[in-house]
Amino acid sequence: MVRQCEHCGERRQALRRPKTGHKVCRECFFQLLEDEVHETITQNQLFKKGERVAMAASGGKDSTVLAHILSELNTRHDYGLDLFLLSIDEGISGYRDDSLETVKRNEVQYGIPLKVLSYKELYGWTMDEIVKEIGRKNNCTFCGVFRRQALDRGAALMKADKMATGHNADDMAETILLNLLRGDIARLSRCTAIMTGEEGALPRCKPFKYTYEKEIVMYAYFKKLDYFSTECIYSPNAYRGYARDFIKDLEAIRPRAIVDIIKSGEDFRISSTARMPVQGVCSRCGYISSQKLCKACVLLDGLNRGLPRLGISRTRGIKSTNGVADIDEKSAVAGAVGNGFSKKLSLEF
Ligand SMILES: Nc1ncnc2c1ncn2[C@@H]1O[C@H](COP(=O)(O)OP(=O)(O)OP(=O)(O)O)[C@@H](O)[C@H]1O
Repeated sequence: MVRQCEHCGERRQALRRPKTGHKVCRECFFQLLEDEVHETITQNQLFKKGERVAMAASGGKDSTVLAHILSELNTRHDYGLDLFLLSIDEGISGYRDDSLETVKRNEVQYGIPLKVLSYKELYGWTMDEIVKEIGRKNNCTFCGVFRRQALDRGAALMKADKMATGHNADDMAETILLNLLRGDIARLSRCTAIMTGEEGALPRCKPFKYTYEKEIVMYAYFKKLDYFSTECIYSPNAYRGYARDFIKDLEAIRPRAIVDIIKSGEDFRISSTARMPVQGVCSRCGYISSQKLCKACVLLDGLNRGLPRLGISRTRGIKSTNGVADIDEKSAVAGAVGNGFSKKLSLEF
């Protein structure tokens, strides 16, 4: 017996929505998902008319679907946004070079301009070179810290007003859990924000905050979107991996678990006695930091001095709120002399 879509009651069911369990046809699935993202955008006032928005594009499923849906909604609901794609080339051969080819095709398919910026041009190092120094265990720390800053710098270069990333509901639930497990109260208190950095030069937003990863994958699959689906060739962040697996197990038993973790994170009240870091700026590069030097400068300094573990290991007896040891600034600057890093930063900012 042919079963009808539970939403329109006309077309035949094609799938069961992982988030709600509703059995719907493809067309209704596309419409429902797009409407939910539109609702997230409007209810949270993520964009203002006329804004220039950088869509952080890795070529993976999340950012490819984001680019697709955001450009559709921009036209459909007349958001009036000036959209462009921004990609960071971390320098991982056999992975990012292939996924960047996907983003280059997306540029043509969606008719949205693309800007690519590399770690090599920004920091003087590719991830392949960094992994040779640090090995496979801690390389994700370098990659994550450098990417965050690289995206900000790319968006600033392109005169963007805002950045949108493809972080989804699963990513957010994972992050909440991780911060809880690490006792990182400062991050726990801000990680559920749908928009961050509003006080700084470039706000970032997450239009997929409530969108389930499984639904993003289904959307990309049924729409036949061109995306790159291989995992990074370097070892994934093991601790996050455990949180990820745990969330997936919970979701299998009770799909609402993901939104409920997000809700719990949002409603968390942080005790007024908890020590919170004071946001300032890095004394070397000017990037936001709660330490004298930002984490990227500390990590880069370690690399350039042949001490790649410098920014990773906590220094005994020195308190740090972001996991970076508060190293002596003079020695850090001395170590950076000759690599052109400071000069480059002052030119680009
Ligand atoms: N190299 C990159 N260049 C530009 N944006 C990136 C890059 N890597 C990640 N991002 C942005 O950060 C978001 C989260 O990245 P993450 O590494 O968690 O990948 P993901 O969840 O697999 O997302 P995706 O499927 O888009 O790759 C991405 O959706 C994208 O918006």
